[in-house]
Amino acid sequence: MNGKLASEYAAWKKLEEIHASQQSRLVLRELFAQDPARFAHFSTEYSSPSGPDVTFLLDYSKNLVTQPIVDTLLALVREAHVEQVRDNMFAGEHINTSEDRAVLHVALRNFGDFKIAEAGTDEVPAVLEHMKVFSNAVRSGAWKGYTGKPIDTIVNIGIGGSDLGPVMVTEALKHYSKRDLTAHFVSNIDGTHIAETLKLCRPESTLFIIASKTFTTQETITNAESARDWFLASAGDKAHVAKHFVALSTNTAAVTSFGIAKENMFQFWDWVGGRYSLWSAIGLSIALVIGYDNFEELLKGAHGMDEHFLKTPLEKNLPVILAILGIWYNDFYGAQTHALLPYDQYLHKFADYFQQGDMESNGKTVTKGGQRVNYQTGPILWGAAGTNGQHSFYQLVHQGTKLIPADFLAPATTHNPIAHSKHHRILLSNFFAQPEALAFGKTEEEVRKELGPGQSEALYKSKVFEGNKPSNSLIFPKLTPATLGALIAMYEHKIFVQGVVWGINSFDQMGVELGKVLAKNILAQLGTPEDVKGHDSSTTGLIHYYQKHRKE
Ligand SMILES: O=P(O)(O)OC[C@H]1O[C@@H](O)[C@H](O)[C@@H](O)[C@@H]1O
Repeated sequence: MNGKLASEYAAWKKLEEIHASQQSRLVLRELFAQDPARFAHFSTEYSSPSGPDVTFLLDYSKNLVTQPIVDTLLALVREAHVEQVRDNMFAGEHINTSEDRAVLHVALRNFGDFKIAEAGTDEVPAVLEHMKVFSNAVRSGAWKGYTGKPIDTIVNIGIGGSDLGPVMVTEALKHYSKRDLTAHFVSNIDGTHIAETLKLCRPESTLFIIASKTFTTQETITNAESARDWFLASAGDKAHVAKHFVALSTNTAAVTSFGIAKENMFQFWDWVGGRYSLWSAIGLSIALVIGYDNFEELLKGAHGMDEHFLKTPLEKNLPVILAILGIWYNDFYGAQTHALLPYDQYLHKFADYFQQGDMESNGKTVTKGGQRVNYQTGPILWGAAGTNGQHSFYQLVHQGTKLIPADFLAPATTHNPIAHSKHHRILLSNFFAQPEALAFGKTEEEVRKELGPGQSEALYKSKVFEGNKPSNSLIFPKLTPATLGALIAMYEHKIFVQGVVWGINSFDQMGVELGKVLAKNILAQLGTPEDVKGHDSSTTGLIHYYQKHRKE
């Protein structure tokens, strides 16, 4: 917005000074001991300003911050004009400057009255209606396949944003799913993915949803063509494709030339970024699996968070709070990664989803003004559902040499209270225990007291937990569609805030292009060793090895 590097802001320089002077002195044990009201000071409850009731608690007291640090981080947000850029985004300004596009996932769930000046935003209700009518028809059995049978299986063929959102949400909201409709998701170009999926399908009762914003993505189009070949091998007549293939895309010409009827195309617009598209027609598989009404609840939950983000003062603004804490560790503590750790099996794809959401958005080295940054931008995002992670990588989080800030998420109530909620109580005891262990650790003194005298020095040392590892805890009553919508939107806006502070364009993805171009060139050279030209010796050697050992 102002063409500055983040490191040029006065607040940034102040944070550097604070960090240099206070880093070793910020000890969570002491911070909690000094301030009995620390939890009250550094936690906030969200309550949806509109739409379905969504509430949750964000506790960020177990972070290496004091009020002056939080204030300075908020000053950084102000200095970077985050509020202005946010308002510009909501108004439809073309903040995706490299592609000259608006960024309007908020328009896809605008159940309020955001005034947005961008072509196509007025068409959103009609597309939602199309999705509603179609998903109701398929779910009720009114939509019939070519032999007159209802659809019992859907296969979403898409990749990246045209896959990860639908996969994550249909898993997260499985509790709401229609049990006699099986959903599969095919993304990888590896023929194994489509081949193994098709083994589970019957042509007469399977619906293929070809999900691609551009409708040119090599993986998706190749998989879609193979699915069509498989289907036609049974169905014979090309006219039957209309009953079994629909498309979700912005590219009408490519969809119709693939053979999908225009009325079976669900439209969206160039102002919907792939990784922000689950709210658009790309969410059709979600509507099919959980029903349109639940899909709309998801959207409304997200809209409530949009309103919160737009109207809440920065001090209480959840995406802003999460963003500044991330910046603090990423840029001043040198943390390389951020972990998302949901204690909810339904959210087992949450981190996978935000790998694209965060890393494709903020994995940039050049500012919007074309300057190379001299600070860290987006973190490596990773994670897994609890408690599984505890039995694999948590060792490193607790006792390794790296600082790994983490978000812990959990529902207070489970959808599956089996054994009188015994499982859930155990799950939540871990959800509470892990952040506590990370923050407060175990001192050598405590270890010696516990083990008693006579043990080796090495053993005493190996059982010490240094602690002081930061985390956020987020607890919500139950994982409903609206709650999930709000959580996703919250993280979307967190990514946005960080991108604005870093001065980068969070809405293009130039970094995925080079590999695509090189692969296209190589694909044309895979015939014989003589065809392999213009590569380094490593790439040439690898291709030659493949040519020698492949068997068709
Ligand atoms: O939906 P499309 O056009 O097939 O694109 C799929 C994915 O393609 C990738 O190349 C992009 O990096 C992603 O952002 C995108 O989601």
